[in-house]
Amino acid sequence: MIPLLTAAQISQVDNYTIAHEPITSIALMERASEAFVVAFTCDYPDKAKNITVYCGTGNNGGDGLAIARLLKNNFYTNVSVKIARFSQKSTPEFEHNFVQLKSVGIDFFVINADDEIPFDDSEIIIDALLGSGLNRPLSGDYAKLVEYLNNLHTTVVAVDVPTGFYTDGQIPGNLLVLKARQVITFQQAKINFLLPESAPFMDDFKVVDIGLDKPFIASLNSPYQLIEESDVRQMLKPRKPFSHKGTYGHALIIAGQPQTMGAALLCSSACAHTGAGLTTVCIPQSGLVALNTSMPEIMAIIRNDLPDIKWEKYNTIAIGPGLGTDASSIELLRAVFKEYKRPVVIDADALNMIADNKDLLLNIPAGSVITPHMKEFDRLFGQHTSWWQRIETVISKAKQYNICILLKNRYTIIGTPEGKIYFNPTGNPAMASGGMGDVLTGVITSLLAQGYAAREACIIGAYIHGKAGDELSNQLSVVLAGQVAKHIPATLAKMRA
Ligand SMILES: NC(=O)C1=CN([C@@H]2O[C@H](COP(=O)(O)OP(=O)(O)OC[C@H]3O[C@@H](n4cnc5c(N)ncnc54)[C@H](OP(=O)(O)O)[C@@H]3O)[C@@H](O)[C@H]2O)[C@H](O)CC1
Ligand SMILES: [K+]
Repeated sequence: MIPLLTAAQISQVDNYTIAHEPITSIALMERASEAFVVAFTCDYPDKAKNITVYCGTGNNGGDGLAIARLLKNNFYTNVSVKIARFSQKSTPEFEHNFVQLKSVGIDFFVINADDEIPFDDSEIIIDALLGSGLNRPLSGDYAKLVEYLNNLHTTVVAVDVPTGFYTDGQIPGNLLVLKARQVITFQQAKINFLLPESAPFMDDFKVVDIGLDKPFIASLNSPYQLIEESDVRQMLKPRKPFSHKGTYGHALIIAGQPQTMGAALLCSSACAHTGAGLTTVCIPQSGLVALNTSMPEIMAIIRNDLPDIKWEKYNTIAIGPGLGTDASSIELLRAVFKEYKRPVVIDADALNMIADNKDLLLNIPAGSVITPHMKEFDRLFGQHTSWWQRIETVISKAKQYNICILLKNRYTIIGTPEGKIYFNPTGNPAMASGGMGDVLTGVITSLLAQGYAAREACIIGAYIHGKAGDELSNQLSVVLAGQVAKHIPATLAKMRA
């Protein structure tokens, strides 16, 4: 896991590293700037391009000055610097690098407060105006400059953070940010890069290691963690010799209506493909032929008004995909909560029914998983005006109901009753199509049936679901849910190798 820190914590780690490595802050700035330049050179190899580095007078600006110098040393022949001296304040690291810049003879131009903004015809802009030190929205001269630069539509590469962007906490509406084509960020992704509000301000970000003290970072015990492949590999249990279908659990999936049978089929297919020993799906009679034709491995219980289910047979139950919200579905959901005391997976229409009958929240068995998308989440827990707010709700509700909440997103957010938030990095836009959530529910259900706890089932499930989609998208520009379900065994084989 990569612990994700707030700007205040990053500055704490910065100071700790300087004191304990030990390294001077100027040398740390040099190391950060070198790391930036290595990444930049890789993505922008044309050394004749006209590049302007815009620098503030804090440490982000100090980085910018060092980067300009290092680019020149790397034979970028057309680099110049514009310094926004909008305040009298500057850091010693900035001033040190200003002296260094002058000594290597790079063209620079100082823009003072209230000055007219100088004409810019550069092909690449490096944004080193403000970084993680931002503490208020842009206004005045900064706002004027950023608006001018945004209107140029030049390729912008931001140093650490796009100027004006909040790295953590609630992002104010109508925020003015210098829009970056790419952000080359230091040490770790900033938490807000993982939230949809970052999308208008950056196409992409890349993390470069600047050697901050990792044990100290770990000691801060951040609640926010980014999942890595190695975590999932460690969590995955091997399929043992002499094991049999009974070893890997029996999952029951209650899903589907005549018009939404696909949800039931996709969910149960994903469950079987993720390795549950047995999968039974509880569907209306009209789905039986489709099920037996497409997946003879899966057993069926015909769903009458209230089917006769031997609850104790199942290691877990999933309820919701394509289920509808009519009276008999609510009755069935209530029956699950009454009869079944082990962890379950609750998705789609089951979430909508709970949203309409909030008393049911208290009946969810401890250790269960709910898998809402944003709209389902807001229906359950009230309207939110930002994703940061949603994260706070995930933390409090996961604790309150003793469940894991998996909130679907580009970086799916998993909250646990212990107050941790895990971000899943896998998945891609080729997967943005119907049925994908049903498949994820099937994957997580399968993992619960196999004996994984809710936290592990969510982490492994979200990761391999996205990774299967990533692998398929290497060849395909659109990936369908059924393809992801069928590809899970190949992804699991790679992960277990
Ligand atoms: N650990 C690391 O990752 C390292 C990061 N480095 C770089 O340092 C910056 C952070 O530098 P810092 O000096 O803390 O802050 P900034 O350069 O971002 O900002 C400077 C000052 O600007 C003022 N400020 C804040 N918001 C605004 C605003 N909206 N408008 C105008 N001015 C603003 C604020 O000062 P005030 O006194 O005016 O409040 C800031 O202090 C980080 O992003 C990295 O690029 C190191 O180089 C290496 C290690
Ligand atoms: K910046």
